[in-house]
Amino acid sequence: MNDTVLIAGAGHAGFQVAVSLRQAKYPGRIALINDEKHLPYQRPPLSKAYLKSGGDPNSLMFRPEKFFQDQAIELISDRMVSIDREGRKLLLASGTAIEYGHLVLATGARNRMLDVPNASLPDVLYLRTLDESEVLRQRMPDKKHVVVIGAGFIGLEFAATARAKGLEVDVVELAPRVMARVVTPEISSYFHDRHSGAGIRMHYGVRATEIAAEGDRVTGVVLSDGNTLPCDLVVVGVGVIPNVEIAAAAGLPTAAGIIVDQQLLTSDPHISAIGDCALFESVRFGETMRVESVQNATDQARCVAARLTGDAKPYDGYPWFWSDQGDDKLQIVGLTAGFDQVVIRGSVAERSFSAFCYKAGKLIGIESVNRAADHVFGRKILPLDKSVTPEQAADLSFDLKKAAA
Ligand SMILES: Cc1cc2nc3c(=O)[nH]c(=O)nc-3n(C[C@H](O)[C@H](O)[C@H](O)COP(=O)(O)OP(=O)(O)OC[C@H]3O[C@@H](n4cnc5c(N)ncnc54)[C@H](O)[C@@H]3O)c2cc1C
Repeated sequence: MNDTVLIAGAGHAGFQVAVSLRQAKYPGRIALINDEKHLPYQRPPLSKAYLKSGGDPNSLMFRPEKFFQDQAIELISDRMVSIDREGRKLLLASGTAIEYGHLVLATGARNRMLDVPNASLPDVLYLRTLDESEVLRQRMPDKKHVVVIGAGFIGLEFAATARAKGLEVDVVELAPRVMARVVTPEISSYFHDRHSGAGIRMHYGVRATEIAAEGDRVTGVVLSDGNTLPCDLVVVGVGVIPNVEIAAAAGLPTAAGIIVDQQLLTSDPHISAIGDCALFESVRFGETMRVESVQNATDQARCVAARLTGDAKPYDGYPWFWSDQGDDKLQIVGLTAGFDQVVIRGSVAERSFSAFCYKAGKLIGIESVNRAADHVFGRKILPLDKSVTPEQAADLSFDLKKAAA
């Protein structure tokens, strides 16, 4: 039997599955196919500390090269181009074919591109990879005015950094509020105020219809309401598209992700899919979902590594996420979509509060701003299906620590 585990994609998910396999004493060959020209690295700092302060790109790497050698994790600098499922082989761009016993697809997602006239000009930029973050860091000092398209996590993190660096910043968002898909109106309203207070101009309910330009030079963003926002740089953060095409071409079922079961297996028992590219059946929430977060990528990696080393269990990781915007830290635990009641604990004015989200009287998630203790509380009790009442949540004299013990 071939004991090679091939991992396609060396992001958070791919790296973790390799490490967890070795931690569980997996004896066979482990190879990570890495199509980026860097050692495997962390993405969150790309729109946060690294973008702001720079520094050594090596500080982003999960581990130095020696670690991979010591752990006998082969790093193959190449790109998967197709899967021969019958022959259990992966074909790489270099023309090499590698046989596998098990294949883990950890191909992540790519930027959704802006589809308007002039969107391919050199100063229309994106922020997903280390190379893209580098380009932005290098360009920002020469720029005066940036228009950010999309008020999601990445757009807002970038906007806050650009403003702190002295650029004029406009943010354009189709929805009526920031981070509308993922946070409650209370949190959107706080971040709207914070970003506006820092001098960022927020524009809601409008879309970019064209990049205005003179030759190759960006001069503005034309909006659906007829206005043009002048700028010399455009940063696009309008979401991502999961990388499913190679899986689909190999006949694996895909939809808004590579379809996997509760144990993260595709329809082929020799192929798993994890992280941003996987559309999984959640045992915990009883629905099919795709989650874009470090927690999801790494916990799914651990789940697959456990299965491959004899400890098969359904994936039941509990979702949590964070975002640093200016001086504010937002931390989210649980899935807060579908809430019907929001209770605020703490003080919005003092910039330390949490939105406890309830659905039919049950606590389903907590969104915390500069209030790590509430987040930690949520990470303890929510996975255990425990709750506190809305009255207890609102009452600062109610001891959450004790309630979690
Ligand atoms: C700027 C930024 C900030 C973020 N901040 C946060 C945060 O604060 N908190 C949080 O929880 N999450 C954050 N995220 C999301 C988080 O980084 C992702 O959810 C996570 O990286 C997903 O890991 P992954 O391994 O599934 O995918 P990825 O990290 O996207 O890795 C996939 C890898 O596979 C490679 N690949 C694709 N196709 C192939 C192929 N055919 N052959 C070989 N390799 C291939 C890709 O190039 C990539 O290197 C952020 C993301 C970005 C971009």
